Amino acid sequence: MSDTFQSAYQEEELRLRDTMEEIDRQYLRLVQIPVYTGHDFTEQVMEDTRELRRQRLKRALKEPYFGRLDFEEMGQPAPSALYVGKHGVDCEVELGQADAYPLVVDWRAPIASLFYSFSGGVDSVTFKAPEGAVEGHVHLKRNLVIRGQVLQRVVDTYNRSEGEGHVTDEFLVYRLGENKDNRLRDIVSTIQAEQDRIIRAPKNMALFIQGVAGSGKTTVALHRLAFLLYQYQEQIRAEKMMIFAPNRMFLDYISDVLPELGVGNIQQRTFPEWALEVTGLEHTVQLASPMEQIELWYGSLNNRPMLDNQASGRFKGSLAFKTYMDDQLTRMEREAVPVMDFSPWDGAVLSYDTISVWYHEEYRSYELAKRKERVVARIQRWIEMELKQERSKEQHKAKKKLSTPRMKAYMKKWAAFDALALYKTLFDPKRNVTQEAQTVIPAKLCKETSAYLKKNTVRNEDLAALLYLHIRLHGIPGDYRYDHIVIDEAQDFSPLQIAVLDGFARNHSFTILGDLSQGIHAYAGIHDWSEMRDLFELEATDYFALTRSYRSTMEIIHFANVVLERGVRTDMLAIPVFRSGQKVRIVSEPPEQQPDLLAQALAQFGSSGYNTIALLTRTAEEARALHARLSLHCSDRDIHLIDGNEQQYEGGISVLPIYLSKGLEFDAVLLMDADAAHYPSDPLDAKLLYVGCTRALHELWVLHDSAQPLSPLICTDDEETVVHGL
Ligand SMILES: Nc1ncnc2c1ncn2[C@@H]1O[C@H](COP(=O)(O)OP(=O)(O)OP(=O)(O)O)[C@@H](O)[C@H]1O
Repeated sequence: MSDTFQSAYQEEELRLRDTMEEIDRQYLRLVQIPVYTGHDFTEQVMEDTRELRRQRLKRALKEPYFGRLDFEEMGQPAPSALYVGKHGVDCEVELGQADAYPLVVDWRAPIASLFYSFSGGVDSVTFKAPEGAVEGHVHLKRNLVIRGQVLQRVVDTYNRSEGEGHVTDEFLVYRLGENKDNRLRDIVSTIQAEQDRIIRAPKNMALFIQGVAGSGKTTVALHRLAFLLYQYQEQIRAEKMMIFAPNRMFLDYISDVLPELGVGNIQQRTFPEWALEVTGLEHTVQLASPMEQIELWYGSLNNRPMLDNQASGRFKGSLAFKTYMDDQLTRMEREAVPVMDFSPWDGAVLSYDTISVWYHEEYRSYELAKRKERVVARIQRWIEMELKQERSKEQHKAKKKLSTPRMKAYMKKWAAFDALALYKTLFDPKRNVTQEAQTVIPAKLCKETSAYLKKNTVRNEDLAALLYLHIRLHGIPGDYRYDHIVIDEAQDFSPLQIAVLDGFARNHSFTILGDLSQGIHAYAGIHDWSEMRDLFELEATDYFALTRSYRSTMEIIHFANVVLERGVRTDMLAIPVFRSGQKVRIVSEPPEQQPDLLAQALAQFGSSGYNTIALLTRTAEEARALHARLSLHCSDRDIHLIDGNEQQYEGGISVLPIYLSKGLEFDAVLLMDADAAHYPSDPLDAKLLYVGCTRALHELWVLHDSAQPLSPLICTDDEETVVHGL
């Protein structure tokens, strides 16, 4: 241990002790105040504030801060040391003394942005404070690891006095080298400058993030939510924020990050379950299993449909389909009022023209179904008025009795304004829209969808359109307006989905993130971000590209990049952080030796201390078969099968098809059946293989049957990257 290091360590230990004492003192003072349970509103608000502080201080006690930045503001005589933590803590001062000063600066505070954005190589730096830009010099950037109140590590990544030009990646590489458990974690101590820019971007716009695999998109989006809640605390609420993620298991996987950042109550859903709830269709229709589509596109290579704009998911998610629905809604609106006068009894007539004026002019600002409700209520009122003029009790009674069935019969002539019914007519060959529909909707798709709808079954690809029709007919209930919406794996969303969701997001406030190279559902998703970005005014949107990958070692990233280059021919390749590890191992074995080989691999990974290991197959069927074989052969191990209906991600050893591994990561990955039959040189297969390879943090083994040729997507001859055999 060098003297400099020792003195830095001692200095930080002292500082830590003082900070802990202060936090402890504040915490004890707060817990001694009895909890208010009465009905006085002001007291309740004060109690809520105290409770929030109690919780923050309790969390801060475990790990008060993780970084130190020595900043010398222009005009000040000397630098001051700022300690950056997950929760800001002020040093309390006695009444009448100077203002409270920050003991720990919240990582989201403007000045803390310097801790992340400063990369060295410049003399002066600036950060945006509420009062305006503040300029100064950074003298020191120091990372500190504190666990269980004990200082474990001190790493200076920049020290001006030692003449170091740039901030080093040393601490980042140390953090990335750690093994993972079954949960995504916060990254507050090592947020990178390009990620920080996204986290702190303004709220009122649709922010698009294209990021290579492992570039931290999901993590960054979650940190952005925490930032927005801090920055715009007067304007937004956690329970009015929404995260859309691909499945329940993924939501479980990311579920620790927000609580770690002190944020709770943000809504987290999958789009299908949410859309069914909003449309009220959850008990009316059945949702077809997404496996049907996956099977269609990945089951047998010979039967794969053409991936063009006529593919059913692409078509139903297109703006052309939206325009078609708009035309049908306009027609419906035009024909909504039955062409007839209404007469509740002989002698009383409400003319078609009058009802038309109510519907088409007076109530035109309402959605179609609401207009109808208003018109009906007004007709009822008109009947009441007419009845009031009848003096004879008997006549009054007789007229009233007559009016009920006549009103009923009249209302039957009105359109039903039901999203599902309308949607069915769009695809029904017997309905009057057919002629038009035939020119717009591909015939095969029409027939196929109609067959599903007859069984009251909808597919994921139908939901955006159903939701669109529903809100055009009924509007958006207030409960479903969000202050901000995050969409993860957005490359699998369609332009129509985003167009519909825009109605639910106040001020177009979105964070939309994904990776086109991982677009394994490109049969329903986008092929270019412009398909979504063009929905917004230029000034209401921004675009960021993340190209550095933090998850995997250099060897794994170089290996995965070749898969993309060969199969997708993209220039969006990942740049690794300089973290070298084991070479990617390519193992070819006859099938009968596979169980022994896998047992050996699992034992080896176990002795390397890996917590999470995945065996990735191409299909769910293969995952089930492999799981059965392996469970027999390695009966002493707990091996989880993931095949699509899981609510939770358990960690440990998992067997799963690649498409379900999206978004997850594992210390080591065994990629099964990497032969040419499973992964030919087609963009969809290349994307699938790419997703599989990039799930690995530290080690990747690629296995294939020795009787089969290896996939042409796989790099075999780069000695820096791959090694053959065991
Ligand atoms: N700045 C960082 N510091 C430390 N770790 C980071 C950083 N950025 C990302 N990571 C880590 O990299 C891994 C990948 O992050 P994440 O899952 O958010 O990436 P992603 O872009 O959503 O990945 P993918 O698209 O491949 O699913 C995680 O383990 C995350 O903790």
